[in-house]
Amino acid sequence: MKTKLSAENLNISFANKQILKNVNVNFQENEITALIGPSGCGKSTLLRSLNRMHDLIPYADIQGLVKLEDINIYAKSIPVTEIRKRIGMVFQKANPFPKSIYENIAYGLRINNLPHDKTVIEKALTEAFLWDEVKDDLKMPAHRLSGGQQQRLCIARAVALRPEVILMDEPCSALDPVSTLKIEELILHLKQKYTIVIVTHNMQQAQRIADKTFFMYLGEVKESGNTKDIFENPKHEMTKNYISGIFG
Ligand SMILES: Nc1ncnc2c1ncn2[C@@H]1O[C@H](COP(=O)(O)OP(=O)(O)OP(=O)(O)O)[C@@H](O)[C@H]1O
Repeated sequence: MKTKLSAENLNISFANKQILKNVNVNFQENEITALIGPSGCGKSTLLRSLNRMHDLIPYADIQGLVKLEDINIYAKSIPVTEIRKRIGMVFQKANPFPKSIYENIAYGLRINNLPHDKTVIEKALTEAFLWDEVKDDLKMPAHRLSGGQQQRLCIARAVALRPEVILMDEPCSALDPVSTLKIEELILHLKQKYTIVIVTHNMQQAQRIADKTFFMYLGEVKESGNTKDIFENPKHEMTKNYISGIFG
């Protein structure tokens, strides 16, 4: 097993309020890692720090290291665009561009100087389990797709850039159970090629798809390990209480 992405002694404050406290985590290649924990514990802050999403927040203070293999992603010499190409992100609410289905994929490829012919577009849509549903409507505005299809389009847009890591911030929270299961099936398929980190509030989802689960509380990673162990045999009382719904 190989560590693809890691955070070392990561401390993040927003306007002097400490949000992440000395976080040390490793994300293994071709695994799905779920970040769980009560609202406000810092899951999204950790996820977003993994591809420098806080760069434009003037009052954010980030100390420590985030490494993609052996590269410090915060090194001044590395353009953020390069990092975002290698570490893609999918958000809670599907956010397709106000463009056609085709252009949603082609646009990112074009601005990154990558080939963007129909074969490449088809490959990305196929990889995101969407091609069969949209192949006859590629010129249709993306916003006419269902919520689940829009989220798969956003995943297609991310994979089109051939990232190594995909970060997902509650990608199913706005979806119905059927669309959710389809995205979960897709995420399981994608882990063959990518390293995936997913924030989820859905304990069943973490158990269905994640190899590893990290439980966070008040800005710290309190417990981490194989998903099965975390759910069946948590070491900490707090983890046990959280996963059994005693607090959240
Ligand atoms: N851009 C920001 N500016 C200031 N404070 C922020 C910012 N982003 C997050 N925070 C604060 O950081 C803390 C952790 O938020 P975060 O969104 O990381 O938690 P979370 O565990 O993902 O929560 P949830 O499950 O509710 O989405 C919260 O107190 C939040 O208000």
